[in-house]
This record gives sequence, C-alpha cells and structure tokens, in this order.
Amino acid sequence: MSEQEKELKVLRDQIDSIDKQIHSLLNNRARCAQQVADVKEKYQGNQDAVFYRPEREAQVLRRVMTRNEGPLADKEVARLFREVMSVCLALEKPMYIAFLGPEGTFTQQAASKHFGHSAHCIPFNSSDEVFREVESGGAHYGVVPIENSTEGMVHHTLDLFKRFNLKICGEVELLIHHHLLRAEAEDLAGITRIYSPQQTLAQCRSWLDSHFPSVERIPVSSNAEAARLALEQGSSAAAIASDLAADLYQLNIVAKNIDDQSDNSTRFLIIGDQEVGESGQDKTSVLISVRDKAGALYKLLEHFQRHKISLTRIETRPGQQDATNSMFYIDFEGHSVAPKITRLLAELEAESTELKLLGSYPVAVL
Ligand SMILES: O=C(O)C(=O)C[C@]1(C(=O)O)C=C[C@@H](O)C=C1
Repeated sequence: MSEQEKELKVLRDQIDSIDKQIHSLLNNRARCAQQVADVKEKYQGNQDAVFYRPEREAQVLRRVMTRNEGPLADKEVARLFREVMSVCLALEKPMYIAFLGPEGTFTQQAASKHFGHSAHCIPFNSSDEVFREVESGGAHYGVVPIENSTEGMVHHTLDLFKRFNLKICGEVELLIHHHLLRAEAEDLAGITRIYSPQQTLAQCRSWLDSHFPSVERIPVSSNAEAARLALEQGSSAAAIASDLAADLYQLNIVAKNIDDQSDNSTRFLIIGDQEVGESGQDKTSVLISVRDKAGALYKLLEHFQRHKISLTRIETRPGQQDATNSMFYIDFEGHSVAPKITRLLAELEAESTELKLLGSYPVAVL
C-alpha cells in the first residue's frame, strides 16, 4: 500500500464510522417522527390530524443555521435537514402538493425547495386548478407564484384569494437563473425563434437585444412549455428556461444566467386550509376593501405606523363589490395571534368594508 493509500484508508475508516452513526441517528429520528404522528392521530383523530407543521420546520431550520459552525455553509446544512424532515414527514403521511406546471417550471423547483424531495409534487395547468385541487382536498397543499423582483406582483394569484377560502401556510423565495436552451446544437448559431413566457422575455430583454436583436421572440404559457417546443422543433428554436427544464427535456444550455439582473428572484406562496402557529419570525397577509374617499389608504396605514408594524408589501387591486371600493393586498411582519397584531386587525376591520385574513406563516428560511 502506498503512503497516499495508507493516509486515505485512515480517513475513509473514519468516514465509514461516522456514516454508521449518522445512519443510526437518522433512523432514530425517523422513529421519533412516527411517534409524533401517533400522538397527533391520538389527539386529533385519524382524519383531522395535521402532520405538516410549517412553524416547527422553520424553527428547526433556523436553529440548524444558527448553531452551524462550518465548514459546511449555513444554507447547505439547512438544505440537508430540509431533506431529513421531508423523509420524516413522508413517513408520518405522504404529502401531495399541487403546483403550477407543467413539469420543469420554477414553481416545481419552489415546491421541492420548500417540501423537500419526498413530497409528491403534481403539476396543474393553471393556478386556478391548483387552488381548486387544494380546496377539494385532492392535494394537501399548493404552490403558486406571487411576485417577482423585476416584474412585480402576479395579480392573477392575488385575485384567486378573493374567490377561494384558502389560507397562506408559507412562502418560498427562489433565485431565478434563466438559461438559453436548445436541442441538437451547442452554440448560438442558427436560432430563428426563441420561446419563453412574456415575464421571462422581459427579465432577459437586454441580453436578447444584444445577442438576438432580430430573432423572433414568441411568448408561451410557461418556461417548461418553451423547453418542450425547443425540443420538438430542433435546432432552429431555443427556449429560455431553468436548469430543471434543461434536465427534464434533455436540452443543451447554450448560454447560462442570461437574466438582466443577477439577483432576479421570485416569491411563491404555499396554500392550504390550515392555520399555522407562531414560529417566532412570521408574516401576515390580508386583503382589505375600503370605500374610495380621500385619505382612505393613509388612514389604513396610520394603524401600522402607530403599532410600529413593518409592511413588507402593499398592492392595489380593483374593488370587488363595485367601483366605489378599493382593495389592497398587504403583507406585514408578525403573527395574527400576537396581541399587537390582533389589535391592529380589529382596527383595520373597523376601518374597512371587508377584511380577509389570508394567513400568518413563517418568513422563508432557505
Ligand atoms: O414536529 C412535528 O410535528 C413533526 O411532525 C416532525 C417533523 C420533523 O421531522 O422534524 C416532521 C414534519 C413536520 O412538518 C414538522 C417536523
């Protein structure tokens, strides 16, 4: 045995021994999770037991990141624990998650990032269908996009909260990296058509203007659909889509990270019919309708200022009942069970013609 082989053997023996301990600890943890499931069923009943607890998961992940001493990066260890909890939850109860499809969309990536890879993620053609599937109990939770850092709010998703009585149970932030994908070729030559959703084309406008000023840009319903078309049409077509789409449709990445802004991110919401407990770092979302009169929004915001509650997002929507009403979607820091927020909500309700509490949920950890 060479000197190198000897040194490697010592280290690999250590790794084998550590793996054995990790393995045994993982199964111990899984057994605990099974017992947690038994306790939930004992006290809540077989049908009503709530297995997925976003507030607890957020606390576990935050603790992992706080105590981490490296050399693994905080986000990397949290990602591993995310997967550990995903397999433990699957052992308690297999989770079915509806997402805005088709396969290969950023929403699928967000669903896996949030629930880990042991959840069964099922694509649906529209956000309406995702909401319907969750409301009917066909899926436990749903994942839909709500806002993009360059393009703003996804108004259609906001409007669905008016129609459906579902709660927001969580949020996911995803850094969006767009690539140019094509079948058969590995360079940029010979492309005559580029497929992508309108939003993505807008997010990559400068790059497209400088590299493909006169190539036709064709808007389609999703990044995954763009990838499917690029595969179907061969080397004259290209798609702008994600790594996941490149993998799924077996396309070549011919230009990487073509977004005009390198910190382009999208926020997604987890929807369900569950009220989520406090995690210690939470957000609350509401829809508020008020009569249109001078200073109406100012009066609403005054309550936030008095209670020193920070807004994280405010968006105006057309009124629901008639043209004399305005509707606002507001996200703010804090949980609805905290006394300060309970008081704020009562005051807002008195001030409005309608207040819909969409839910309180943990601030995204990963
Ligand atoms: O603490 C619980 O309620 C559990 O079910 C355990 C556990 C975990 O693996 O830590 C699994 C699933 C829940 O979503 C939260 C945490």
